Amino acid sequence: MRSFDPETPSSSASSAVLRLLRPGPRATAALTAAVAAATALPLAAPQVTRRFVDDAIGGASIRHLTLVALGYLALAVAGQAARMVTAWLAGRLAWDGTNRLRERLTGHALGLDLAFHGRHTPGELIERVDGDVVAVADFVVAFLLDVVASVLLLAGVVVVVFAADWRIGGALLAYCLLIGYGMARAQRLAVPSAARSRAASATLFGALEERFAGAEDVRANGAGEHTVRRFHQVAAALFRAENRDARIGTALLAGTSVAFAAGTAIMLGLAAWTVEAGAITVGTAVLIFQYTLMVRTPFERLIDQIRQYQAALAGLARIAALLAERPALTPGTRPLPGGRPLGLRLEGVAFSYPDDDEQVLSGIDVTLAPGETLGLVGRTGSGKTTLARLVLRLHDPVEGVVRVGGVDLREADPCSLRARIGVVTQDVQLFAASVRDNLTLFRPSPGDERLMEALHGVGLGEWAAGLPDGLGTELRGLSAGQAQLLAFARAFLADPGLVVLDEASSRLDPATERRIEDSVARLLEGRTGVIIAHRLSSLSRVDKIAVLHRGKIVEYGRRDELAADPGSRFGRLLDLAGVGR
Ligand SMILES: Nc1ncnc2c1ncn2[C@@H]1O[C@H](COP(=O)(O)OP(=O)(O)OP(=O)(O)O)[C@@H](O)[C@H]1O
Repeated sequence: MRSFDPETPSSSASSAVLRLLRPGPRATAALTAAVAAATALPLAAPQVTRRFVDDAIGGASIRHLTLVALGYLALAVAGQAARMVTAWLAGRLAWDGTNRLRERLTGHALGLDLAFHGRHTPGELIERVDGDVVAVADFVVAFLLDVVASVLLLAGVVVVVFAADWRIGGALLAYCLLIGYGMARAQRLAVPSAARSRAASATLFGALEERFAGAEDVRANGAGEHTVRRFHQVAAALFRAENRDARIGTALLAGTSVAFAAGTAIMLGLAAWTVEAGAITVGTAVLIFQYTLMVRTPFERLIDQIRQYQAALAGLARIAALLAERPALTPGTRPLPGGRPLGLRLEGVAFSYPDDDEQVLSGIDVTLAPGETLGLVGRTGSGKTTLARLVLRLHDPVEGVVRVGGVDLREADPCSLRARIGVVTQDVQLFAASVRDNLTLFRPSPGDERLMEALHGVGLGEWAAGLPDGLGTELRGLSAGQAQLLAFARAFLADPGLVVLDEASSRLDPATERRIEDSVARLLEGRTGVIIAHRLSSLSRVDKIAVLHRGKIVEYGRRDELAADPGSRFGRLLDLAGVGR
């Protein structure tokens, strides 16, 4: 599996991602006002305290002091309210932006072809669409809330203290620079240890996902003990990494607290000395003390953001790399003819999978008139599924042409292609959703009457009638046979002109097998069909047979003629399987 290369995307690709997160002008104006209020109001509060202290020392009346105290309270409440509004606005904007980005990424990833999905696991794509998007969106919000607000607050504090006393202002500025430098250096220690802990956690989850996915095989092969031992090893590595990270975190916190306490003590000492010298009032000394205390939180937030920034930057690069992926198949614009069976022609088709030089198919020539059916036979790995994929245009041939209804699939409009070519695969994909959604694949139409008709048509009518909530019942626990019948019902509803059918190779009970055979017969009525048959008995109704061997058609002709020919491979296969010619 190839992972997204964060080096690949240009800075313009990254800024395109950020543009998706950018709020509209009204939201930006509201957020700017809220951030400004959330910064200015806490800055104003110590000014009121100074007034209170100085007026109290000067012998002001209780009424006056009460009014000043109430003013302080009002400022504090307004400051909290502004902070809440800022957090709420930023949270909303983050959700809007995250949803836009997720939608775009999901649509983009679904639009990429099978070659891309072969290179990237679903887990990796989920991590892009969820983990990375959240990391980036969180950082953008935190940047607005923490970085912008903290820098504004720090600058405001230094300016106000400068205005109160330039010497103490100068000392505060020097102290802030020193603390900033020290904390940034300390982060160099913390960031790699946090990264190691995240990597250990990813390994644990990766191992768990793999083992759970293979639980059946693990149990059947008695590999449980080994799996649990491996789990212990990975969990122990995570414990060690997290322990180390926690130790570094605690030490940093303790160091920071001591540094801030020392700074506050120095500021207090300076203020006391300046009061003694008569340069400032006691109220101003209290003001300086309060401002010194206010410096700590913005610093801590800023430092925290340095960590988030690195994760966000990596996430941003990976998202941009995913968005920069282009589908290898360029969509055409010609619609396939509608309303009747579609002829199929493969002319000199050859194919090899991307990143693999081996030719999986070569020299394939097949012609099906509208309404004819072709049975594809061949050993496992002979190229049957690959041929079916070319007919569905999940890949383009490297040589030759695939024509459906006379249209080269490279030129075909993808919507018309999906509507006119139906497929029933072996591995029917069922969703944890209602029976209705599983039939319509989440489209609003057709209505329930047609859905029930389709279910009856494939022999699932009785089953559907017994569902507790009818078609709204959540689908669960279908047998392989039932799942395949449901896929037939889907195909009937789509009413395609060409059907590609990959017959289930799993053993089915005779009753289900009969129903499937009936459904196949009905589905192929008046339609062109390509059947990958795993049971030769299912080929009794096809018009033509192609026997594939190592990617080449080694026998091709009308079924009756091949069955009647004593020397044909197909005839021999029928004899071997004990199926009458
Ligand atoms: N996604 C893929 N990437 C690379 N090689 C592939 C891929 N899918 C199939 N192949 C290779 O292509 C060859 C033909 O495989 P294909 O699945 O088409 O055979 P098949 O006849 O359908 O087999 P089966 O009956 O087991 O389904 C095999 O060698 C297989 O390993």
